[in-house]
Amino acid sequence: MHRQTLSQDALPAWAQAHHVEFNGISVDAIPSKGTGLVVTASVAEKAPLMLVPKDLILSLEQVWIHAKADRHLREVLEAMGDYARSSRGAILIFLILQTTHNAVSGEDQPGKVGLRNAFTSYVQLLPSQFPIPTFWNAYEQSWLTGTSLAAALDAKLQSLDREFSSLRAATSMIPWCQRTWWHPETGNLTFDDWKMVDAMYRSRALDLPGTGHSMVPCIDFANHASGDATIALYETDTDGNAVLLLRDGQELTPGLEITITYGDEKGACEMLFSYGFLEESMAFANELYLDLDIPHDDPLKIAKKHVSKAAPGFRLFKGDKTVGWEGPFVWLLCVNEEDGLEFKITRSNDGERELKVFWNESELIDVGELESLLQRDPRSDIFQLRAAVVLRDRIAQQLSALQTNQIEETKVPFATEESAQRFQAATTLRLLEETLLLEAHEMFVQKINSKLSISVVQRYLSAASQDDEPQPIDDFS
Ligand SMILES: C[S@@+](CC[C@H](N)C(=O)[O-])C[C@H]1O[C@@H](n2cnc3c(N)ncnc32)[C@H](O)[C@@H]1O
Repeated sequence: MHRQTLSQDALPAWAQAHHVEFNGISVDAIPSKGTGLVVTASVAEKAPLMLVPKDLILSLEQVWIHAKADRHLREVLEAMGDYARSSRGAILIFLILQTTHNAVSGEDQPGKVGLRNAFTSYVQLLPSQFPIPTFWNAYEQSWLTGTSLAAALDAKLQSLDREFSSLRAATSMIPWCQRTWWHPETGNLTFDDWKMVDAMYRSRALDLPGTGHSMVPCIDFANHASGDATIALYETDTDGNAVLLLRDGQELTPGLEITITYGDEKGACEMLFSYGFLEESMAFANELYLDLDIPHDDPLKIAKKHVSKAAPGFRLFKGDKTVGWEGPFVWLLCVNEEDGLEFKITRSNDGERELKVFWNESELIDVGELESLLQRDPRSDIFQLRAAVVLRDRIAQQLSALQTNQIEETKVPFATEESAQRFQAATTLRLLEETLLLEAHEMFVQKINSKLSISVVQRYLSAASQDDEPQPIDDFS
């Protein structure tokens, strides 16, 4: 679908027409960041730098309000069921309707889709390109091999594909959707259009206090800066409008860029994934998620997978001084039948078969409780040793993937300036993740050594070594 864009020079007129108040700031081009907000004049103390009327805040609720009057929007929302009851789902559908309205408004088109509203032209004012990795070409995506972003990107592309297929399946019986989106001759909605609305949402949505995940026009032109460099914050005023406020301790000087934070705690992977850039000042990866699988020789593999509600993996993060980790799934990998883990199939009152989990013969209603039960168990050191071995091995595997897939700048110039920036971002991500992984690896090696010196662990190991089939020290899992 041809996405019609407008020059961002038209943004001030759009803002004025929709009663967005700019107070001493305006939009301007910012080198290597696209457009941003810049101080142009002095501002009365404590006055908001920007005020966006509440009916311009695009939230789940606002989408459904639009749907009351807009039949086309309503039909798609209803066809998509629960998906359209989440902020992201409803907003993506709303954005694709705006894009469709713009694309089929030409004279040769058979009929308009949706009702025009403030957002119909707003989406045309958004950038024509998004730097996030779902839009990188295959060569650029290969620079991420070995980073945690490679798996995240793969999973994202697959889930976008599934969403696009369910949009097709749910709406192909709606006559205008069939004609405008799906028909081999007259329809022209593509997977790229779906990626585009996902990119608009992901790189521009805010978690607005009191409203939740939403898109706030004009405030979404604020670029990111973390820590003390953050100049402003967004809030909801007592009337429900979104406001941009100067942070305490910051001063306004003409030419200063007004930045907000997209989340100082976000890891390098998430920043590049959601926003397509890494701040130059980023010295740590902050956090990193690695997936885990239950080994094939685990006799309880299928049952464990079935009952686990936790994501199959773990998160490493940089604490104050050391590296921390969390991941309830890891504990399921560390115990088996001989430790006291048991699965039983029972029948509920309505005759349904249910798989139940037991630890030391007591039912575990929530498998997430396993972690605290293992901490309190007299064999806690053994379980912690097993967890440390699992984590150390997975980290070693990731480090090896990162180090054996080094990327090198070629002599051939980059095809575009954007591609050169992507290479730089991928290189920085690799370095930051390698540093965190090396530190985490060292930490788990030390933890394993310290657990091996504990008497209960030594007794366990010597008992294990007297078994018919002794286990190698590291192979507890
Ligand atoms: C919410 S939008 C901000 C407005 C955006 N610059 C524009 O032109 O529309 C987020 C996008 O701005 C860019 N951006 C924000 N902060 C940045 C920064 N510190 N460095 C580089 N790019 C940044 C990234 O492309 C990001 O995906």
